[in-house]
Amino acid sequence: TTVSVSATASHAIPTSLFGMMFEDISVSAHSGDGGLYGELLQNRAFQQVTPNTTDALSAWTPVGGSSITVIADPSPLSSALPNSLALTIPANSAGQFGFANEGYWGINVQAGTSYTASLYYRVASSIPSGKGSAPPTLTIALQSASGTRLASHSVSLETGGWTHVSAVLTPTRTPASTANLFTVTVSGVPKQGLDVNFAMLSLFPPTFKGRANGMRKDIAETLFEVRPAFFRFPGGNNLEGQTPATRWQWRNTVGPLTERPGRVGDWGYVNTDGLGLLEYLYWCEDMEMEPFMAVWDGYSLDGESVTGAALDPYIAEAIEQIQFVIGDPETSEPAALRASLGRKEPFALKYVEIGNEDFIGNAPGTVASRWNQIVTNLSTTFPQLQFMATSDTGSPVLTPTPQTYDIHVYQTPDWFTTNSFFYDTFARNGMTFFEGEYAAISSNSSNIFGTPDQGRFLWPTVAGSAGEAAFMTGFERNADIVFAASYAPLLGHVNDSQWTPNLVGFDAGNVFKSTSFYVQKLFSLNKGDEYLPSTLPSVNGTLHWSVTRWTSTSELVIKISNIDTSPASLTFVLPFKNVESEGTVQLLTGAATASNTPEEPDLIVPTTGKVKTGETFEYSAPAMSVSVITFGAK
Ligand SMILES: O=S(=O)(O)O[C@H]1C[C@H](O)[C@@H](O)[C@@H]1CO
Repeated sequence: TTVSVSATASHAIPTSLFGMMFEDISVSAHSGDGGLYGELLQNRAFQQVTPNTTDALSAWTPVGGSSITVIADPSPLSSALPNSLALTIPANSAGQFGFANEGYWGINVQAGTSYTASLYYRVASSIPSGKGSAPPTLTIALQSASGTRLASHSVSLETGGWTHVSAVLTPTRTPASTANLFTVTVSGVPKQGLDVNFAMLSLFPPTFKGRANGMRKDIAETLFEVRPAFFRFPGGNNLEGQTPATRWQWRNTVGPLTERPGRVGDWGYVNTDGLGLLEYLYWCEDMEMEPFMAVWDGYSLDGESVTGAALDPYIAEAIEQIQFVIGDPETSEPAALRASLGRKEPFALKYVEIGNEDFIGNAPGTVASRWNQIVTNLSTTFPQLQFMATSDTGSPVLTPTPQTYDIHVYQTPDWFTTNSFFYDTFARNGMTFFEGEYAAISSNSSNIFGTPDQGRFLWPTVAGSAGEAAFMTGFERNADIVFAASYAPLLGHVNDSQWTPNLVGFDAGNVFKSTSFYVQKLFSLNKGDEYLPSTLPSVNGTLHWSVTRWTSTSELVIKISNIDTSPASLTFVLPFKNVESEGTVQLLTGAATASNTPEEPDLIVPTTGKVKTGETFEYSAPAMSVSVITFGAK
């Protein structure tokens, strides 16, 4: 295959081209709670659970002969957190009593690392006072699987109302595994027994950039490696609610954690909402990403639409959500709330997404009227913002005409290769596109969303990642209208993700980089800033490429995806006189069905080598591979 490259760029490669989509997804141990969000305790505040049920106690177990129950506290810590864990110690008990939390499939404890433990307690029975009767002792500790105490902090119990305890625990040794426990125990119990209630318990490790209530460092640092340009949040399905009443509501996700009620998310589990709107916005700044923020648009997953006058309060809510992000504290209450939480200056915001997948079910029947009502209102209030539609492109017709559509696709590896020209035929009429969710998720074209034994991938595969790379060369060739793209979903806990594959897997102590993670990283770090047209790949071929250039350094970047089972020879013919004779090639290659897994996390990793380049040079793309060749050419 001979590839002639033009000297004249056809269009810029927008800096926003490669980013990340996020929502709290993957039941049991979630991509947010138990994943990216730093909190190490599961079910830390008994939010949205039914008191006096075993479910309400999930992740909590009694220690010693104690009995523990989640109750609707008669004098709750806050109206947002009505439940507490009641520890009942019977009369004439001796020894230690209490309870433990197992984290999310474990708690990662490292020697020398400082963990911030905190809780609220309320003594619900009398404690004899006077001489000779020392108050009981409350001990917060980290404990290894074998029962060794790794670090602890003790205080004397005080009677009265809710008392806050906070302590820094710094273990001196690293336990053998992550099967550790966070324990709360009471000793020195008076003869007549003792009842103590607990609420809003928390254990935080150091966070990314040291951000309070921030993100787990190892996951965050892994994502930072990609240098994503944007971050889409809070969903995805998890924005929509199963009903309008259970939609994601920004106000419930900001302010003190004791004021956040949490919410039953759209993936079947409770979201603490400790990762809330302000945390998302600080996260975007810490990661140098621009926020792509979604507002609820009147459609929930049960198929219910809210239209007409009934939609107005939700439009008002969306306006306040946006004001919280960019408003002036002097003139807007939500912005004043932001300032009161420590952030006076507005955040940068350009894109607001209207709903999610407004093409599902009967959304198409009402999306035109909802879009018109919402966007007419929002664009009047915020003329500087760009609104992204999530219905099918052009169907139904929306007014005002959307500036941008968010297109999603989950398909087979082959689909991505044969559809690399997906955007080439789109009209150039000023409309731009955000490929907000895409991933090769199954080998079964007749049942993409099936189970693993029906062809669904548990992990990204080399064939899937190379297919995605072919599709991504199409983003670059069409970057005059495709300004942003993100793989989805981003994160999944390896112990149990009901949605697979995910770009990055993790468990309590590890982060796993998939082959698709490496493709996202290769493209994101080697974008170039302008596209050089070249001989077009054959539409249904197995070989796809793109040529971009960094104008500042006159360095060319050639990305090649070869999904053939044999190597493909390409001859590049360049219109430049001063071409370096040697370039660098970053190569990701392996067996088509190979994946990085927890058992073999580094089975397929990119290698960096040298390649002969020149005005004309030949490169042999290995079978089933993604290559990124960079070299100077003036
Ligand atoms: O069940 S799906 O609609 O396929 O869910 C998909 C599409 C939705 O936007 C996102 O939340 C989810 C996985 O990334």
